Amino acid sequence: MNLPTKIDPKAAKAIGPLPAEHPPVRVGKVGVLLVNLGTPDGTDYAPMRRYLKEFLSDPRVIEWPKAIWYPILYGIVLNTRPKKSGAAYAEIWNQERNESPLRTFTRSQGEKLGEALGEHDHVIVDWAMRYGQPSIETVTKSLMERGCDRIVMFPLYPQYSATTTATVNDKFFEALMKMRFQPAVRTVPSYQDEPVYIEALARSIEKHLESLDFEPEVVIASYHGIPQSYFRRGDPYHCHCQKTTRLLRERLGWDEKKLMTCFQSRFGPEEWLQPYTDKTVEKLAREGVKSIAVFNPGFVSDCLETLEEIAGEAGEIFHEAGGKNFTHIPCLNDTDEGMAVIETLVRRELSGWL
Ligand SMILES: C=CC1=C(C)c2cc3[nH]c(cc4nc(cc5[nH]c(cc1n2)c(C)c5CCC(=O)O)C(CCC(=O)O)=C4C)c(C)c3C=C
Ligand SMILES: [Fe+2]
Ligand SMILES: [Fe+2]
Repeated sequence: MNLPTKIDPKAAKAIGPLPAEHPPVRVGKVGVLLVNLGTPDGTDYAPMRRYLKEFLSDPRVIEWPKAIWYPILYGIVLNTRPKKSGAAYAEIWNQERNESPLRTFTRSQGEKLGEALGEHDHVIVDWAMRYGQPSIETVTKSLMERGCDRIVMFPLYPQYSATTTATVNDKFFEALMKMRFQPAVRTVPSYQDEPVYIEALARSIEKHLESLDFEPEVVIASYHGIPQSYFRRGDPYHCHCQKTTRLLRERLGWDEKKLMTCFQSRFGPEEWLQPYTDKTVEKLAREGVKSIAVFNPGFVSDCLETLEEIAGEAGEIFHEAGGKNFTHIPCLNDTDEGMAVIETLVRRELSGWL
């Protein structure tokens, strides 16, 4: 028999003896692949440029015709933005591991999910990034080399957008397109209204607010924006964000004045989904609101956009405009609440494969 040592014994039995010259048969395991957006390998010009080039060349992210976009991308954006974004990443970099917080949290989520599913020794959990390393293709191949002939792929975005969920799916299927022997696959759908997710967010908000010595008059659910034109062309992201906030309001017993929906992280000259978080924070302070809290339900892990743009910049804007108390509520990250969401959805998608 020429079977790899780690093959599932049940699968080995089903296959039966193979001739010595037979190529290795690696089957019997189930892979779970967590995928987040991605992140640069370092904050210097070269890694930043490499990351931004891959990200901003994605036609799912920038829908402008290449003939218009590429001269701007190569002529302006990739000359100026690496330095600016690198400085922002440097402020939040995990120095101990020399990596971004997004990578640290994604790795930890993968490890904790692996432990949670530990009773199933035929399940292998791994993680990858849409842009940068480790790539979806590398990790998918590695799962297959480890015997996975079935893979559940989980794009780590609660609300669906073509700019995030769809491009992760594209990249995953692009990797499969190159394979002779493809695994059976399932992709985890968006979960903007899943009770386990709403409950996890509500508890993390409640816990955080209990730890404060002030009570926010307004709480902002700040989601990453997308251009309005994408919404008009049918991207359901805006509706998904609104639904998450509405369900949270119902769960927390808050009205629309207490819990607002805003959109952050604009890029380029187009109009993006509104109201904008930075403008809202400033307006609230100018109107006399003294205490606010901001959280980021659309981000599975804290990252540049939550730590630097919200915890840092938005806080400064609020204080400069006359606000007194500003607090950023961390993302679910690898907390028990956050892992309960990931584990519940993965177990559901694994049904029949466990
Ligand atoms: C047109 C550009 C962009 C769209 C559309 C977009 C959508 C989008 N992004 C996220 C989540 C994240 N984005 C992050 C960083 C980031 N986003 C853009 C541009 C668009 N995003 C850029 C250029 C960058 C890089 C940083 C910068 O130069 O400003 C991150 C953080 C990654 C990290 O390493 O920390 C996340 C997460 C969502 C959810 C989304 C649409 C729904
Ligand atoms: Fe983004
Ligand atoms: Fe809508």
